[in-house]
Amino acid sequence: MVVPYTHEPFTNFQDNSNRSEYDAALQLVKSELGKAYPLIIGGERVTTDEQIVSVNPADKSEVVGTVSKANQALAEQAMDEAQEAFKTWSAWDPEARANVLFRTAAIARRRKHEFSAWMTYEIGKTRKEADADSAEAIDFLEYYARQMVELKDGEAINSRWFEHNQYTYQPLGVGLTISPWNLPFAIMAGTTVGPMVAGNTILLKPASLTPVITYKFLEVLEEAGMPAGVVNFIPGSGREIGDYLVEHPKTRFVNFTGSKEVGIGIYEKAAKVQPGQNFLKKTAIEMGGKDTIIVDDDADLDLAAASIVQSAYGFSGQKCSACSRVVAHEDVYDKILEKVTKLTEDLSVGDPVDGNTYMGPVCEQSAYDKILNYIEIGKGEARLVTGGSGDNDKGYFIQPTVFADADPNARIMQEEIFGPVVAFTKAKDIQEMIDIANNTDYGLTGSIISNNRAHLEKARREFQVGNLYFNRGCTAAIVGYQPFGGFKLSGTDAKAGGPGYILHFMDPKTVCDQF
Ligand SMILES: NC(=O)c1ccc[n+]([C@@H]2O[C@H](COP(=O)([O-])OP(=O)(O)OC[C@H]3O[C@@H](n4cnc5c(N)ncnc54)[C@H](O)[C@@H]3O)[C@@H](O)[C@H]2O)c1
Ligand SMILES: N[C@@H](CCC=O)C(=O)O
Repeated sequence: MVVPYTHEPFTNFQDNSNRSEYDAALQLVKSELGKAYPLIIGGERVTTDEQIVSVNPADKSEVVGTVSKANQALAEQAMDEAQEAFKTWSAWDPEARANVLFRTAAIARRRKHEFSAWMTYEIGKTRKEADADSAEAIDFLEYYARQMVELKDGEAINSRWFEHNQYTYQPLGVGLTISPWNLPFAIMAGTTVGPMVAGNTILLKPASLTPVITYKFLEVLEEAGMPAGVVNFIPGSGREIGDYLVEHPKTRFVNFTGSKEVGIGIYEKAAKVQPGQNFLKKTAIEMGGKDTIIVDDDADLDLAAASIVQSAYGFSGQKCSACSRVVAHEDVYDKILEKVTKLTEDLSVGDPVDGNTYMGPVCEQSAYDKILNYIEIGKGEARLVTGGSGDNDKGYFIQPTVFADADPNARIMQEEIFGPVVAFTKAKDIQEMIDIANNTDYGLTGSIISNNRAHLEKARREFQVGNLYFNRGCTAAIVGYQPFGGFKLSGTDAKAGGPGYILHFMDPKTVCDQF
C-alpha cells in the first residue's frame, strides 16, 4: 500500500548540522571533479573520442567532468536498444514499474545533498536553489509513480447488460526527452521518468552544460532496478542528434523543455510524417516565459518587494518562471521601486560554494554576453536604477539589475533575457495592469499582489498565464501542488507535476467485449 504523496521538504540551512552535511557533500563532489563519463546505450558504457567538457560557471578553470558525445550512428544504436527494451518494459506490471521510481526516489533522498552539490559545481546553484531542484526531482519520481498506480486499470466507463466495455491506457513506444540545463536534475528526471513509468522507453538527450548530473541520475535508476535500454543516456549536439531523433520515423513522442526558438522548430519537425512512419508523433513542448508581477494600489509592499526580488534573482533569474517585469499601480510605483532597489542592492553575488552567497553566476559565456547585451539595450529603453554590470574574470557574474519606466513594448519588456534583470512600468488601474501583463507572446507564470478580492478574481479570469499566483512570487511551483506549464508561446501546457501528465505519453484504448 503506497502512502499518500506529500512533497519533499526543503532543507533548513539555518540549522548548523544541515550546513555541515552540505559542506561534506561539496567536499565529496569536489574530490570527484574532472572524471570522464561514457554514454549509456542498452545498459552498455560507450566511450567516444569526441567529448563534452562540463565546466564550473563560477570558476571557468575548473572542469566538472568530461562526457562522451553521441553522434547519429550512436543515436541510431540507442534507438534500436530502446525499441528492443520496449518489448519487455511495456509488459511489466505498472506497479513494478512504479517500484523502480519509488526506489530511485529513496536512493536520491538519501544522497540528496550530494546531488545538490553536483549542481552547485556544474551549473552554479546556491545551496537553497540546488536543494529545491533535488527536492523537485524526488517529487516527480514519487508523484508519477503514484499516478501510474492510479491509472493502471484505466478509467470507469459505462457498459450495457450484453457487453463489457473497458477503457485502459497503453504506452506509445520509444520517446525522446530533451532537457534544459536550468533545472538539470528536476526537469531532466521528471521529463524522463513520467513517460518511462507509463511503459515507454527513452532516449535522453540532456543539455550540454549539465551532462554529469544526468549521468549520476542514470546510475541511480540502474541501481534501483531499471532494466537495460529503458533509459539511454545520449548527450550530444541538439542540431546533430536532436534534430535526427526528432525526425526519426520510429520516435513516437518528443518531450522537450527549453527555449521558444528550439521548441517551435521541434514542434514543426515532429509534425511531419516521415517515410515509413505510420503514426502521428505526440509532443510536449514546454518553452520560455516573460513573467509579470502586478503590484496593486493596496498591496502589502514589503510582501511585494520580497516576492519580486526572490522571483527575479533566484538562480540569477535563469528560470522560465522568473519575474522579469513588474507592473505597479501609479500610486505605489515609486515606493515599490525603492523597496525592490534597496533589497536588490543588499544581495550578495559570488561563488555558490559559499553558503552565504545569494546569487551565483550565470551559466556560460554566451549567456553572460546575451544578458549584458540586453542590459545595454535596456539603458536605451528605460532608466537603469541599480546593477547593470558584470565580471567574467573567474566566472560569469552579473549584478542584479533593475530598470524603471520601461515602455510595455520595449524589448526588455518583451523578450526573454534569462538573467538577473527586472524592468518596471506603471499603470493607472487594474485593467491596464492586466492588459500590460498579457501583452507578450508568452503566457507562463504571473503574480498579483493585492488585498482587493475583486481585483484578484478579475486576474483569475483575465491574466493569461498557465500558473497564476496571488500574494506570492511567480516561481517555485511544487509537484502535485502547482502543476506547471504555460499558455501561448510558452508551450503545450503539459502541466508537469499535474494529475494528467503521464497521459500525454499513453494511448487510451477502448475494448468492447459483447456477450
Ligand atoms: N516551460 C518550462 O517548463 C521551462 C522549464 C525550464 C526552462 N525553460 C526554458 O528553457 C530555456 C533555457 O534552457 P536551454 O538554454 O537549455 O534551452 P535550449 O532550447 O537552448 O536547449 C534545450 C535543449 O534542447 C536541445 N536542443 C538545442 N537545439 C536543438 C535542436 N535543433 N533539436 C533538438 N534539440 C535541441 C539542447 O541541447 C537542450 O538539451 C529558457 O527559454 C527557459 O525559459 C522552460
Ligand atoms: N517550475 C519552476 C520553473 C521551471 C523553469 O525554469 C518554477 O515554478 O519556478
